[in-house]
Amino acid sequence: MINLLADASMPALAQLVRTCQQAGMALQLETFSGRQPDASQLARAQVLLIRSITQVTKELLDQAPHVCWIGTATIGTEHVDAAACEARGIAFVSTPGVNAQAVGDYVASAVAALTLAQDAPLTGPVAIIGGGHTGQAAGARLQGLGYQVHCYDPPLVAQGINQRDGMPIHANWQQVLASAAISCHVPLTRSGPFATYHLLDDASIAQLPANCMLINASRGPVVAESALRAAANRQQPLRVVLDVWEHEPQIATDLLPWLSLATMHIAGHSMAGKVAGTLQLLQQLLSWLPSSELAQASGTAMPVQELPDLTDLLQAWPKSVQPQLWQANKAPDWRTLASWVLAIYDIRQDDLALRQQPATPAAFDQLRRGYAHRSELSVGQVQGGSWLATEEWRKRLKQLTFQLNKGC
Ligand SMILES: O=C(O)[C@H](O)[C@H](O)COP(=O)(O)O
Repeated sequence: MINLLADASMPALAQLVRTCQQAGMALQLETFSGRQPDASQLARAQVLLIRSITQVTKELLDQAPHVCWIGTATIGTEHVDAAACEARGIAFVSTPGVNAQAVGDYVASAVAALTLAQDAPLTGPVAIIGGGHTGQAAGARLQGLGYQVHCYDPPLVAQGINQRDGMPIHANWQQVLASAAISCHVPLTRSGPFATYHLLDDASIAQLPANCMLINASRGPVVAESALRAAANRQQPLRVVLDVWEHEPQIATDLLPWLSLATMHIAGHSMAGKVAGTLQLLQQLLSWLPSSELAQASGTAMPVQELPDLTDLLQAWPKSVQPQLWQANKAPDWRTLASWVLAIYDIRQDDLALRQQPATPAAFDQLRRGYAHRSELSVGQVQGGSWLATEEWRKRLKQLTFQLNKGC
């Protein structure tokens, strides 16, 4: 029997494990709530399935002598001491890109909400910091909303990559700081030539143009909270959106009144993204098992293909895929597009939920645990006149991930 120890809030995990059991695999699932599993659970575990809130340190590994495979259902991996895993022969996997669409939607919703609030679209180009999965998803949606987007990514430039999906890639930091909006999509790294810790520091933030929109849905320490505090104190006119915080689960309470939008690290929490994370982890586990020492204990190996696919799994959450249909006889202006985005995912509701809670670590975790995972923008369908047949609009709606309704 293989003992799986998993974070209790991974949607679809129980169904997926049941499918494996029904196919004859000797798997046993135990779950833990909260940030860290307890010592007795760790002592029994052979496989550990986690999210970003569980810190896998040497100390945790010391308590888990039988663990030989760890999977995190997240894009970020800085919560796992990968070197310590490697030193102990523990396989470690993550789920790159799995919630990128949700993060792209979050950024689109932030821009939609703040431009509508000022009744003015962005008046200059947008900088995406980091051209990976989430950066591309955010960049595409902003292009769909009609903005010019460029991407700062020195590691990609060093590899000779200067363009991705119509986004120029560059290594010019001053170009970032001159942008009308900036959205961060980098992993948190503290050393090396491209370290991202405090990438946005006091010196950079002080240079941002008036009314600049700064969005951080990557990792809290990429933007120095002390620099934001200094900007708030000098009443620098910025529109800052934070989904992630430097000292999670504690948020910067003193900054809340100054922040334009503040949420509880849920940018990636669409239902499709969360379920895809669980599915991808199970797929990776099943691919690894046959070559492992644990295989003996697993009984009949189950082909990965026998797992249900994402669409089947999502049927279990019908509320997450309610389509939205818009009819437009003429091409939508920026206000209409912004309202379509907000009709599917309205970031302002998450902002309100955070502000209504006491700003304690427990409340932050509770909000994340109880989050009603949302639909993605791809449930939006557009029906309209001849404008929809133009190449430009087909491209823009595709960038926003809206579907063209067959009736058009
Ligand atoms: O790294 C990621 O994938 C995201 O930050 C992820 O959305 C965090 O989600 P959680 O750990 O709460 O499941």
